[in-house]
Amino acid sequence: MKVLGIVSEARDLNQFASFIKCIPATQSISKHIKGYSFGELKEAKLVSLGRMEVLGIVSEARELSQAHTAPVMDHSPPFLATYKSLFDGQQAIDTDTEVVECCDLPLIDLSRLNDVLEAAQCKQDIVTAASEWGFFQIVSHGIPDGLLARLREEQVQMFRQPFKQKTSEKLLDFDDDSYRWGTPTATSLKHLSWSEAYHIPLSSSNKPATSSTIRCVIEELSLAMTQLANQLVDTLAEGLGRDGTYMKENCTRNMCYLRLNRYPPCPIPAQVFGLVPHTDSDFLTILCQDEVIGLQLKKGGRWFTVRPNPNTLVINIGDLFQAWSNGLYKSVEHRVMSNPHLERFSVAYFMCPSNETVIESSAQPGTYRKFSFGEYRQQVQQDVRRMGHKVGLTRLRHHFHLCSPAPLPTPFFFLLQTKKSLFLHMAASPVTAVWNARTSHASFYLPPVGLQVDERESPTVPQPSTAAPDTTAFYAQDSGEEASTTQLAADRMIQPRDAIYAADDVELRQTKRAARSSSTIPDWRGRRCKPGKQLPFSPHCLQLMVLKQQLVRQLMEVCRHLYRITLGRTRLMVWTCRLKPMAATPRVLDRMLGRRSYVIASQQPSPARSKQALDLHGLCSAAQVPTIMQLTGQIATEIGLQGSGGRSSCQRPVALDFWKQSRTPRKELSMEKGLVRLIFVACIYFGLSHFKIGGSI
Ligand SMILES: O=C(O)CCC(=O)C(=O)O
Ligand SMILES: [Fe+2]
Repeated sequence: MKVLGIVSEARDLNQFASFIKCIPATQSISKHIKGYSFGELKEAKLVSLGRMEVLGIVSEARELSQAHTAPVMDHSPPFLATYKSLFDGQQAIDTDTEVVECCDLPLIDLSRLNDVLEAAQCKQDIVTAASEWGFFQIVSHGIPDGLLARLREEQVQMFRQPFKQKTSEKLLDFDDDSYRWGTPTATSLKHLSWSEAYHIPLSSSNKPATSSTIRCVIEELSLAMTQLANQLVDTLAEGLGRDGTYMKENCTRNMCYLRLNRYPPCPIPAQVFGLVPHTDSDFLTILCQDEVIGLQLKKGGRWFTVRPNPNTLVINIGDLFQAWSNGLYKSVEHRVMSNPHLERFSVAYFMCPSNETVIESSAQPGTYRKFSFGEYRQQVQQDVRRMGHKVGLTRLRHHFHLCSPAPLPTPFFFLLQTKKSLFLHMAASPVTAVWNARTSHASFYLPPVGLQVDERESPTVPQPSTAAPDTTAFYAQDSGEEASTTQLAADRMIQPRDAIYAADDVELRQTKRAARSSSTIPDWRGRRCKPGKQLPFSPHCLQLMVLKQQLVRQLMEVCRHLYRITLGRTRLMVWTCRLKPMAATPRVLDRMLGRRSYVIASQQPSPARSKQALDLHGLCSAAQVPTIMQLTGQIATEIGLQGSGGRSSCQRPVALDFWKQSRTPRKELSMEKGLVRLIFVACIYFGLSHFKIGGSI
């Protein structure tokens, strides 16, 4: 039996059965549910149906039963009458051509945090979900089901009051304007939210208690939510190598908000959203939604419908956390679709700081400038008034291309393959990149794949270039989304000619096959040459093929972050010394980099070397050394390396036996190890939150 694919709030078959009983036997429902008579529906109870199907029918049944039994009460806001002018000549919101898939959010069981063996992994899962999705769902969250159910009951009752009463009467002694509906600023249908809400500042929840149930429930819930939010914030801050105290101190319970949402059935769902696409302007949101489908989020440029999971709470990262984490945690755009048949309820708890709280990125220079919450809030309100929508964090981005010309050239990222290895480099030119690879290793090593580069062409030591940057290259979109190769190329975060050419296995195999079957292949100048002949070095050779799309994505993510910090005119060079004669001795580095680049990890801690490395560590702020050491040590342990790093009290340099790995026969270097190295670099980067990084070649 095919049903409409709508999930209702009916929790089980018993509830379903009671709905069915509500429908008078004479009622024909065929005009409501395509092709099914009431008789058939009744039988549906008896046949074994998938739960979704049953719930689908119930949804309809419930509406019918409500329509039939409840006196007509005008509790829904007069959307059609009020926004009438917006409907004339309006197109459907352009979502109907989109294929929106359903997704399950990463599910995290918070009880694992109390298990010694599981806690670290659980924290990591939270950090990963916040970085990759910006959304996740939690179970064992400590908020009693009964409390949530009581709140839902009260919420339904509040919204069931006649519309006039909702607009004219103050809700208990909460703020006057706590009731909202529609979108007062809407100038087009796509700005209109087909929903109503009570927006309740929790500062008012601890006013002299009344005996009202709703006040008691809100009071109780807000305490539990605050506790939960603090727990999550601690974990997320820890993931950034920071401490959650700042956030907890600034986001006290009375700064936070509770929002009770109701999405009434909407007769024109193709033309209007339940809640327009937005990001939340807070640090963190805890959402309790019912079983009616509607919430959607944007991931990788596509919208996904979040499958409701009645036993979980949904957590999403807000703008402030994205800024504070310098873009590591994503404040993801989301929206609620309106539903022609069903009403939907949700409750959101917004973790907000006081207006005076200053939000500063965890990395300096950060992607976003320093701002206060009050300032941000005002800007958002102003944008909504003027443009009908929020601009959000993009306003706070450093747009360096608008600043005075940079004295340094635009940095490039290179995936460079020598005969021996493949490296990710950031350098001023391909020549520099090759030179880096030959002398010391910037960044990290990847398993070699794709084209070969002839190293015979020996580049000279490059001089710092004074050329003005290509300003377009500084353009970076604040999508907060997963980076894709094309997106990055489109954003010009990487110059097209230096973009990494991503190919999946199939494409690579085809290229190789074509090369084998042809007697000649074109070199980078387009001249034919024998396959197997090493191609002369060229910028084209840098467009290497990388086997796994996934690897590329990770790589891009790292590039993106590396790129971001270059926006502040400083460059990050993550060096690991090889200590080969001409390579990374401090003297050579100084000469080469003009003391603008620092060694942050070195090789074995032989006494001489550790002295050297200590000196180099001395270039960063002393306070940062333990953090860096701790981070690199953690990673070292993860990779399974024996290093002396990781002891924060240790005054010795981080000693990752990093190069031992790259000397292992190439075949043994798995993709995973490549990934671990990527993560290694990313971690070093994130760990360097206050580290003044500099240097360019
Ligand atoms: O109702 C929902 O599922 C989402 C609500 C929401 O995004 C909000 O209130 O900011
Ligand atoms: Fe939201």
